Amino acid sequence: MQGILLVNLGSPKSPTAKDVKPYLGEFLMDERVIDMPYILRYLLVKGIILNTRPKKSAEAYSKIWWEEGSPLIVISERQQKKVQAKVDIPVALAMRYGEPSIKTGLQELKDKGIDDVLMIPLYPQFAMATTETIDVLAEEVRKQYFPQMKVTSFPAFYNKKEYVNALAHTIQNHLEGYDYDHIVFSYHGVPERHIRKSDVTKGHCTIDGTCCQTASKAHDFCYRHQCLETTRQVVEKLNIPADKYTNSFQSRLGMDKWLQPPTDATVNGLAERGIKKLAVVTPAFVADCLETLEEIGMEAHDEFLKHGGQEFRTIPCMNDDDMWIDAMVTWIKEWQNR
Ligand SMILES: C=CC1=C(C)c2cc3[nH]c(cc4nc(cc5[nH]c(cc1n2)c(C)c5CCC(=O)O)C(CCC(=O)O)=C4C)c(C)c3C=C
Ligand SMILES: [Fe+2]
Ligand SMILES: [Fe+2]
Repeated sequence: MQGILLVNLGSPKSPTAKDVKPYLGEFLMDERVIDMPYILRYLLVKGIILNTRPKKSAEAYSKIWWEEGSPLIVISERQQKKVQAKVDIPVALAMRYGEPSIKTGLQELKDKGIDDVLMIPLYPQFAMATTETIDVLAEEVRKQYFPQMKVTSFPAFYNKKEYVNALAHTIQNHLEGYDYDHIVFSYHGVPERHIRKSDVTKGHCTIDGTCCQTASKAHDFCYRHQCLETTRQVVEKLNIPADKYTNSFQSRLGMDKWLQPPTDATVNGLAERGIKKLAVVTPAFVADCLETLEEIGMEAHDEFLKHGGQEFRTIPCMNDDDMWIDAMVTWIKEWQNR
């Protein structure tokens, strides 16, 4: 019998340092997030980051927390319920870090008699820290606890027409009546090293500006290519001219070189260049979360105004918009009828 598992990143249980600490510990000890040898990662995460970051992160989380809980979790639950209402097989929800875990989600499906699962990692663009880490953990959990189950992972959907159409529709909706000067496509960043590690050709991804526009097998697993391609398809659909948009990468952590250009410098630079009305969209997230509501909606917003900008509009994620729900429903029905 068939069933669906939607998987997103996860959130702490509450916006307190006490609950943020174990969540960040699990997240940052993932070798596909901080890709250092175990001992070094342990010393960095447990010895340094977890001593200072939980308090700072908890303060940020408390600014965006909803009465019902973490926006990321609450929105993911809404997505799950809406998808469930439109398909005739069970749909469960899981998180890569924290609760409900992938094991809990698969158990919920098993209890309903499911042995054939389509797992949809809720990340449009492939990265070690997105689709890959979910695939690897789900396979470990399946092997250990549910060896009779078949779990098929839905690949990154950065260029699938249903995602691009739903994203373009959300952008258009939220730009209505806003005579913006410029729009920034801000993707979550990753260290450049992650792109090289995922390069199956072992050489294509030089990250020198043009590799991502030159056709290559590497692009099936190149986060940078997939981000740029999502933007290319959306701006083509919405007829946004080349001088009216910029790609950037947010949320840098640590000393490594991350994908360029950074969102904060990009937004501030646009204000300094005389852009007055800015819009920012965050296509790497399908649900609003700390990174969209606080880092963009509050921090980047304030900085834009401080640097001379006049109006800043954060375009919400697709969240539980019907077109996005229908995109997932289409993929599920295609899989059911394969
Ligand atoms: C080395 C660190 C990190 C990598 C690599 C990374 C990749 C990555 N993350 C997301 C999506 C989300 N990240 C979120 C929060 C968050 N991310 C990091 C670090 C890395 N992410 C940290 C430390 C945090 C926690 C908050 C903080 O302390 O700043 C979130 C928000 C979760 C929420 O509860 O709202 C999301 C979503 C992607 C897509 C990605 C790679 C492409
Ligand atoms: Fe992150
Ligand atoms: Fe590339």
